[in-house]
Amino acid sequence: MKVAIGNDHAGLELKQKLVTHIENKGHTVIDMGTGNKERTHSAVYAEKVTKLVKLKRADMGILICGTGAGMNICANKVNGIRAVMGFEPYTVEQARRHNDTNVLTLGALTIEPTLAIKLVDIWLETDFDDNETRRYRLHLIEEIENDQNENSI
Ligand SMILES: O=C(CO)[C@H](O)[C@H](O)[C@H](O)COP(=O)(O)O
Repeated sequence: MKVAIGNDHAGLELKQKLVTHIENKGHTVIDMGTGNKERTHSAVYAEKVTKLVKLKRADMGILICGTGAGMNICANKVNGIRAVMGFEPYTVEQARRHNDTNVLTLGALTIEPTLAIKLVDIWLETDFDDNETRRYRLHLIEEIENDQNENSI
């Protein structure tokens, strides 16, 4: 699997740990930065990673900032991106099974690296529960993205 990863300054150390771990699992990592501790902005890296996922040049994306919230807000602005904020195992598992999330956002200041690694493993290893109901729900999200449903209010 090709995994694109990005982070702001707060997420650098956790990103480095995750890159090593994900590569050791046999995946290819596309590291979109940042590669240093100079203060930067989550939106810059959220845009780079989500673009790779959207263009199918990466299968999945992982974004790390202080809380995971800034990255999550940015990622979910992009059409075709469904991002989950990872803070406990059940949520990230269901967010793959039920919502076919293609981006995971993590908070380097809010969870321990061991939990982050566990969440990444669960998220990468869980498949979408592909059936008519789940696909219909993804279709409803696309309608919101494209503002297609005039009967919704
Ligand atoms: O982007 C964020 C929140 O929306 C991140 O959590 C930042 O990493 C966090 O706000 C820290 O940023 P700062 O510039 O070091 O204050």
